[in-house]
Amino acid sequence: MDQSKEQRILNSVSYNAVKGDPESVINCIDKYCSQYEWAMNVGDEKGTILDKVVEEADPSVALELGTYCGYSAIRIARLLKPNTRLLTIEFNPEFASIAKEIIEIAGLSEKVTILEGHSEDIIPQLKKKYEVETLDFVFLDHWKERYAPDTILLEECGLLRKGSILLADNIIYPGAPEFIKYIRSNKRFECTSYPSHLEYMKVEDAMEKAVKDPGAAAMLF
Ligand SMILES: CCNc1ncnc2c1ncn2[C@@H]1O[C@H](/C=C/CNC(=O)c2cc(-c3ccc(F)cc3)cc(O)c2O)[C@@H](O)[C@H]1O
Ligand SMILES: [Mg+2]
Repeated sequence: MDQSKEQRILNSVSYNAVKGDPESVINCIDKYCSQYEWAMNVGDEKGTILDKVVEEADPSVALELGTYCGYSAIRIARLLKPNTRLLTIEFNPEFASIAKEIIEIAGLSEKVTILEGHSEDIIPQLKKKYEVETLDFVFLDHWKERYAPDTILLEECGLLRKGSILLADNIIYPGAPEFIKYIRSNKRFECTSYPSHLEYMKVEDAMEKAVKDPGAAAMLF
């Protein structure tokens, strides 16, 4: 049976990237996906926005919804301080195992935990089973119609605190209209849109940042 695109991405990383060097893994995936086979990694242009928001959040505990091949998990984890961690949820077993290997090649297995399963099943387990108190940063990049329900679920599970930062990919393309409607009409969140382009394409896209109760957090200091 011939290999999947995701397996070919892993082959390229395994052959071309420098072991233990996250930047070289990121560059290798971006090169492969812009020259050979497009894939739905956040990519380098939107990846730079992701980097900036992660640095702003400076998270102790970060969550990603939709690991795919692990590209954004590596972008996030490479910026995390010692003794901080990224939990990333992925329900496709093939993608989860490919991401695990790519994250290993980047040398970031200590900082990244891949939670295999459906976000709506795993989010309610984060506090008790994964010892999460609250999440400092959440990157949403899974099924677009699940952005809003999973944000509501994070709230219901008490996983968001004053100042928690959400960042959502693909606000324009493929689009996440229900999420935008929900988050921008929710007084508890301060939203910012970051115009960009779809990964490896000239198509318009954008990311949306939503900070929970920012004022309250600011008043604390
Ligand atoms: C069902 C919700 N729960 C989930 N729980 C755990 N993992 C989930 C979940 N959903 C999806 N996933 C996983 O997240 C990933 C899915 C991401 C969905 N992303 C997109 O559809 C997407 C699609 C495009 C795109 C853009 C232009 C096109 F022409 C075609 C596609 C670009 C992007 O940046 C995208 O993020 C997969 O690895 C999938 O297995
Ligand atoms: Mg995306």
